[in-house]
Amino acid sequence: MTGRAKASGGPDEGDMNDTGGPATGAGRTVPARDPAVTEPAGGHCPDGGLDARLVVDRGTFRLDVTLTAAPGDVVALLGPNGAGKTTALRALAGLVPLGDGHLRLDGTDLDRTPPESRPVGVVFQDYLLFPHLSALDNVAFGPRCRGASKAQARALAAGWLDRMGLAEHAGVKPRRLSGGQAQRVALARALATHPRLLLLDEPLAALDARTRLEVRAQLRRHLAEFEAVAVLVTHDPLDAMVLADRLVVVEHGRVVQEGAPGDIARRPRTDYIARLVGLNLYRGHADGHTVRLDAGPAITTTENLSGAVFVAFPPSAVTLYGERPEGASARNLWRCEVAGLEPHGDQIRTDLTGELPLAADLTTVAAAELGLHPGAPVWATVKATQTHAYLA
Ligand SMILES: Nc1ncnc2c1ncn2[C@@H]1O[C@H](COP(=O)(O)OP(=O)(O)OP(=O)(O)O)[C@@H](O)[C@H]1O
Repeated sequence: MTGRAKASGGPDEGDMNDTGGPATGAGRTVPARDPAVTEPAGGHCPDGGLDARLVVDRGTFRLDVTLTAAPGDVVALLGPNGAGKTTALRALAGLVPLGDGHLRLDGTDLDRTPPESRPVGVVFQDYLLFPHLSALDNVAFGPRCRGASKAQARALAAGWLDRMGLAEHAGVKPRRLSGGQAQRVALARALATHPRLLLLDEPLAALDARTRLEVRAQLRRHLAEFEAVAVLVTHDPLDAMVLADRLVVVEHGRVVQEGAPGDIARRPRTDYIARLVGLNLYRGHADGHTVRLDAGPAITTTENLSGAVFVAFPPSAVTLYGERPEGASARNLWRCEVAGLEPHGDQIRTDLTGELPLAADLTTVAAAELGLHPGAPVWATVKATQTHAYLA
């Protein structure tokens, strides 16, 4: 059986691993910078958990990512298309060799351990269940490969399906399962081998929005119970924030920021992350309450800082005027032009160019009253109290 690869999957797909599944391939961003760690990277445990530096060369692309996690940690690798997330996952699974670096799990070097002998479970993006096997036999497959008798493997599988709330679907073939059920069977299949490292590649991407909500909540529960290391790859910030204890953001093959989801959402350090969490983000130089931007005007902030900083504020903090507001001081008041408008929830997200490029959210009524249209001149203001400055 050949695993269906992601679009980025290369010709080096294996055929089968004993994690219970076929092996597979598994805007505007600022240039990669040195890794910025918003809090000490959790989980560096020489004897327990994951300790990896993954260096992989693929043509002109180089992945060089350090990942550490303690048992029980759920780490999300988050990043734009082509950042190297899947390559990192495949390197962890042993499906692509390391060019350099190391990979230790619970103190054991896995560099030279073939994929089928690694204590690693993988849940692939489209689950890759064996179509001719029942849900039960899909889950029993891994334990069977590891030497369990048919009866033992089936008993174990039945237990896992029960935990996943799928006992009554044990005899059903994958094509008769819903997307959410198939996801849980794939998870059960990966967990049935008691992996010390669980890898999930875009675990919710194959689901429709409604199913996704439910499955996300279930997956969160199962991950919370999982006592070893879980690494999931996603480009959905919500999945990452809900499922992971720690985010590792990868851009251009490098870690650009890592930390707790809340910290990253409050203090993004790249344009990509700022967009993900919906903030306007600028770099500049602070002198007291004034931040002179590297490219653009000054922003007045409440923080009193000095040196290189980031300044962030949400689009909802921006107020727009058709005319220069009377009596307004020059602080945080910029002359802009509407570049684009699009619905954003129950608001209108307005992209502005001009003195300061920014995104502003306003109600449909306000947008209509201002007669906003591409090319319309506007004045934008933000209160200092609505901005957040932090050291770069
Ligand atoms: N088999 C391959 N051979 C050569 N280059 C590859 C191969 N697979 C991936 N790449 C390149 O490696 C880089 C990283 O790809 P990768 O699939 O790891 O990124 P990703 O972050 O998972 O992206 P996406 O979110 O689109 O899946 C890309 O530039 C890609 O073109």
